[in-house]
Amino acid sequence: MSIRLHNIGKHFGSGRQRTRALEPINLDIQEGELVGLLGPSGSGKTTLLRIIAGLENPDRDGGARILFGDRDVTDVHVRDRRIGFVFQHYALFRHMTVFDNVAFGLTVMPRRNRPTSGEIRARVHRLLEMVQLESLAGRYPAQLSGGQQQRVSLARALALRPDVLLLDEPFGALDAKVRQDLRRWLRHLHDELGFTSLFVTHDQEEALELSDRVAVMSNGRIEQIDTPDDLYRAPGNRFVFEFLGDVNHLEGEVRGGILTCGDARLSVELPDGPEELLLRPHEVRLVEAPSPEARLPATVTAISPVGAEVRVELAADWMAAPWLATVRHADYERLDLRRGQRLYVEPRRWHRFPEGRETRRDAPRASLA
Ligand SMILES: Nc1ncnc2c1ncn2[C@@H]1O[C@H](COP(=O)(O)OP(=O)(O)OP(=O)(O)O)[C@@H](O)[C@H]1O
Repeated sequence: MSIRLHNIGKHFGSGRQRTRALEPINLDIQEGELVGLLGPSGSGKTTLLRIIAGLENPDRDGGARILFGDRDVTDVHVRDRRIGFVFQHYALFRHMTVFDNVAFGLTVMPRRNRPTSGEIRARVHRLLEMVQLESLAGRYPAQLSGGQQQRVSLARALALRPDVLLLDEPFGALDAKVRQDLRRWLRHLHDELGFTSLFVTHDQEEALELSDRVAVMSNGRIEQIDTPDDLYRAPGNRFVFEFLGDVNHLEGEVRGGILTCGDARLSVELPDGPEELLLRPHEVRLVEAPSPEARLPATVTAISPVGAEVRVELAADWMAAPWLATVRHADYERLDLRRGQRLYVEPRRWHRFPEGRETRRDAPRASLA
């Protein structure tokens, strides 16, 4: 079931208390797509999700329309939108077993639509099998871990075979490892059952790992919607670039193809004038000696060798804030990195956003000499 949003704006309050939560938003989600709504706190993610669910009304003056496939659901009650909902805080019925929680929505259906009790039992068992909780069907929510409870919520939301599944920070309250597992679950279930999903998160990694497309929101606007790959490689503006990961800043003055900032110098093919370059931690190399193109001295202030790469924090007078470099373990050993060590940073690539437009360059070619 595709979702089409047309001019969905939202104000809360009235008079002087009136605040805008969403600028009019247009968004098309394809059938079977899994889309992440990503943005900082207060950017409007939850409001947008609640409007799609029918738990909140959009502003009426902008011709707001919500379509599920060909069905206009703008004025359809939440109960009749055929939506599955999963919230951060597992809203399970505490006095019901896992089985009864998952079966609940089916058992309260109007008699004419309700499956037989045999069909309900079969469907619930199949769902519990899918979320691997069959052996816990007789337990009560209090006897489950947070991750297990959230899997029950997922199974319960899917029991009514919704056309659309909406998830609001579904894994927000869980620890890192359980979140990882549940992400795989959700992706797997989504692909197997083929529903259309929209989920809210403020976690960049989660959005990029799980989504077919990510909509990055700020101040009630969608700044950019793209595949994770395109978002990361070709951010549409500075906000998106900075929100999607760690960023190092190099601010200085360009004269005759050389950017100078304190005692740091970098050869650049840019016109004279003030300039700010942005670099991801993996876009810099650490070297023992300066090159003709780059002389950016720095001191190692912290090293974290945990994970696939080593994270190295760097300080220098020319930096407005400490830099972060990620280096391979092999380079970490070769350079024999230690705290207090002095070395040089060599940009391999950088980004700039003049007037909010993104441009990207590979490492400079021209010589400083
Ligand atoms: N019921 C409400 N009444 C008044 N203002 C509201 C209401 N709900 C949300 N807002 C405001 O609307 C804006 C968007 O809020 P929303 O909860 O959608 O953001 P969010 O991106 O989901 O944030 P978070 O990640 O913190 O949940 C915020 O400025 C918020 O204060």
